[in-house]
Amino acid sequence: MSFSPSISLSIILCVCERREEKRREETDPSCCCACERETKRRQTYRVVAVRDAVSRGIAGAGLDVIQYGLASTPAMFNSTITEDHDFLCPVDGSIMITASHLPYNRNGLKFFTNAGGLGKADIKDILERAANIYNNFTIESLKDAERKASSSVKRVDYMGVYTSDLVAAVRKAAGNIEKPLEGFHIVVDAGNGAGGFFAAKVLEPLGAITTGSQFLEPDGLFPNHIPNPEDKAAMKAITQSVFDNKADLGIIFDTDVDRSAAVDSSGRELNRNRLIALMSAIVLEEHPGTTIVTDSVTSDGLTTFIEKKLGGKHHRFKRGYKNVIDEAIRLNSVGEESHLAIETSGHGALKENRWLDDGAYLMVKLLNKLASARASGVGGGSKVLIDLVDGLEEPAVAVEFRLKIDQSHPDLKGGSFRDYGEAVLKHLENVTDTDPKLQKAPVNYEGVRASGYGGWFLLRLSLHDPVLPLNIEAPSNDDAVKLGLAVLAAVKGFPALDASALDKFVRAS
Ligand SMILES: O=P(O)(O)OC[C@H]1O[C@H](O)[C@H](O)[C@@H](O)[C@@H]1O
Repeated sequence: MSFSPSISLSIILCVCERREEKRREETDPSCCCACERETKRRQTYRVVAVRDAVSRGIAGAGLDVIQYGLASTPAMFNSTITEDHDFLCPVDGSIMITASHLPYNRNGLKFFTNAGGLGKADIKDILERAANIYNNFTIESLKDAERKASSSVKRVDYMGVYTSDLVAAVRKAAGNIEKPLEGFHIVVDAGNGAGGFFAAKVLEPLGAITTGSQFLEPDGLFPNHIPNPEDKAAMKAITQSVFDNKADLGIIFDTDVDRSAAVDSSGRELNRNRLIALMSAIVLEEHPGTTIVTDSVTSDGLTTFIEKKLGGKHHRFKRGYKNVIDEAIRLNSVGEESHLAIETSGHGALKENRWLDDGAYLMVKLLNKLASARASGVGGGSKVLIDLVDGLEEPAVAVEFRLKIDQSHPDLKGGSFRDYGEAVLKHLENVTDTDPKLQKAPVNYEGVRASGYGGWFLLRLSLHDPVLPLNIEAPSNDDAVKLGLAVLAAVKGFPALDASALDKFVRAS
């Protein structure tokens, strides 16, 4: 029997999170229903065209292609490690077609092998090879690829396998009870992304009531809210649904389900620092003393909570889910035990889940807690979760400003926005060193973080954009303004940096 490596493919119609505003600007404000339908038709056409082109390319190279249809990004990685020959798993590689947080007309490919998602070096290699193939491309090679694709492409419902694994994990945690969530009312908000499966395929088989779940149908135009657990409108929507349905818990996903957050029955949001605190509490119960790796934007209160209340170690690293995951893996390799890498964005990965950042798996860990509490006779719905974050100090004020660098400004003097951003940061660092009211964070992996006026600020370069995000947390608005003024004074000599939002904030007070 001949063997050919197999690649699975999945598509998400479109994703756009932070850049949603830009997309809206690009869309004609007088757009009618017919325009919307046309936009949707084109968007669907685009992803299907990309999927078919990728399938042809892979089949043309002599590999088997399996199409999964709509799936989540973490499920795609999972298909490289799942042992299920009926579903043609494990596959040798998988490709997610998604626009991630970019506008819907900017779909891209995410590549996975059983070692995880490919990083920059591998992607560069793929692009160079692709350019080479493109240069030697002929009509005959296209016809050959089309012929091979038409005979080799298979379709598999992999999401069925993936969701049954999630269901099995919760049942196991509850002592192999078939319906450990019986009687719980849990609403899901998929924000019209790909996470709608969680209600019918995970929660309902576990016995939960899911009525009132919303925006489960994929729609790349996101007609209700941006699927993003950091977005205020998104959190408001799931909170409202929890109230309207008198639910025990609300669960919200980002578009491709690698991020998530929750809301308890009293409307308390379990996202950002609170979700990290909750996950840390769960993980530190299982692995006392372990190191929790987080992104740079996490609060000082979180460090105190992890270290003083939970007895763990908080390693505040850089922004970026791949950065925190890779750092946790590195710590383990040098003998420092770490079981959780998590970002305020809602990306979170556990060692026990092969460091896969899976929003659905994070929520499974919360469900395990609910189910095992119920199994051991503890009532009170989602209170068991809120009790776990008891003692987390939270700032009265937490704000974020995204200060844009105008790349065409003459002050860049032909240099890159990164060089310009670094120059701003260097100057802020120097100013901070000479300000007796500010203390630079002794250990810091990106940007400039300083404490003062009872709070802190962090100015850093965005991972992707010509932007310097500024986070400020403080015990009062006055203190936040003082921190804001310190930053504003330092950046005012950089005319290509648009600090107007920060300026407005300090003036308003
Ligand atoms: O640096 P920023 O612009 O705030 O963006 C940072 C974020 O970029 C993407 O969305 C990544 O998926 C996140 O892991 C990361 O946190």
